[in-house]
Amino acid sequence: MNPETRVYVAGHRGLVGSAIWRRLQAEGVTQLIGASSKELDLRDRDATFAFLAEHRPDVVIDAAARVGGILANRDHPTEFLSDNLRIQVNLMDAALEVRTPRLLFLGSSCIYPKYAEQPIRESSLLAGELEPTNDAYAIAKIAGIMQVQAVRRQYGLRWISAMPTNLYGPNDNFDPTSSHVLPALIRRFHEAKVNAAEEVVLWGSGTPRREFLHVDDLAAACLHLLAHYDAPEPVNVGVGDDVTIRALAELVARVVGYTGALSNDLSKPDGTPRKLLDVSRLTALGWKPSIGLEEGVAATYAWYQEHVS
Ligand SMILES: NC(=O)C1=CN([C@@H]2O[C@H](COP(=O)(O)OP(=O)(O)OC[C@H]3O[C@@H](n4cnc5c(N)ncnc54)[C@H](OP(=O)(O)O)[C@@H]3O)[C@@H](O)[C@H]2O)C=CC1
Ligand SMILES: C[C@H]1O[C@H](OP(=O)(O)OP(=O)(O)OC[C@H]2O[C@@H](n3cnc4c(=O)[nH]c(N)nc43)[C@H](O)[C@@H]2O)[C@@H](O)[C@@H](O)C1=O
Repeated sequence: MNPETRVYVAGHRGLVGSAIWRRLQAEGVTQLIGASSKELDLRDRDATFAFLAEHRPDVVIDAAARVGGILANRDHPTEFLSDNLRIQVNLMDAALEVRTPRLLFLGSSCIYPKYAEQPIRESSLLAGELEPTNDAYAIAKIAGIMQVQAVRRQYGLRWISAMPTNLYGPNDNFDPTSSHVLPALIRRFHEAKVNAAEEVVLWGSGTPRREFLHVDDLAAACLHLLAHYDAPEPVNVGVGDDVTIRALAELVARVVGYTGALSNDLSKPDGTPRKLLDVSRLTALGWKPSIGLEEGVAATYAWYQEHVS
């Protein structure tokens, strides 16, 4: 990207937005634009229009959203639907108003049907029923993909969408109830080690399979797409490989140094049985991830120890 390109990273303090911000800085982009949700609540339509009119970015990256793990999604569908629709509609309407030439919308692998054929191709979108624990969030994200496609068709702007798999890394949410599985397990195993607990409890059966991508790899993929991709279809972003939640837990325990027992809380939901993305579209564009799961978990645990625990 040209160093003078004006890039607005919406959600630049979050897991994804902060990684994209670091990557843009590392690539020498100097005209970075960001605002916290306190400074600019993207649910506020007038404020969002005023912000875009003032800053007139060349590129908008939408990493702002209400985000959470399986329980947060299951228990707060109203907010996951309403907040995410408002955030993305206001942001994209305001970007359209100032004719932002390039925009990247971030969705999620949960947009695909619960029982989609594995690995999941982009063409599986809307081919079956959604997973009920995150259907409200998924519908908001599907609407975002459609808005990108509508703007491309009607106004000819070069907007695109990316669908990342489950992510982890620095600046993740490590809250025990609202977080995703990987940060939740880092925290739970760390606390169990410190307190010499005999057992750590996993939510659900441990049999669901998930794919995990380090957020620094995601950031690199996003900038690669902005440089090399210009079509209406979303692009999956993943590693092309998955693990069971039980195997993930064993890996995290090993990295953290916890040697006690593991048990399962079957009252908690499993969610989608498997969610492995087909990444051939991204691979064909010349990008692949570089951070292995064990290496990424070790780096994230080091970050957790320094910044959170
Ligand atoms: N985490 C994951 O595993 C995955 C994430 N994604 C997608 O990546 C994107 C970013 O997610 P992630 O970084 O994990 O989430 P985070 O919760 O870490 O960050 C979300 C960001 O959005 C901002 N935000 C939330 N609400 C508002 C609002 N009303 N107005 C302005 N800003 C707001 C927050 O700002 P502030 O900090 O200032 O409050 C925060 O910086 C989302 O679209 C998500 O769907 C996709 C797949 C997997
Ligand atoms: C990114 C993605 O994230 C969510 O979907 P999910 O993939 O189901 O995410 P999750 O990380 O919360 O759980 C993965 C699996 O792990 C199990 N699990 C075990 N123990 C813990 C645990 O302690 N915490 C959590 N959260 N899960 C646990 C859990 O029971 C499940 O089987 C949606 O928000 C969706 O909208 C979305 O986009």
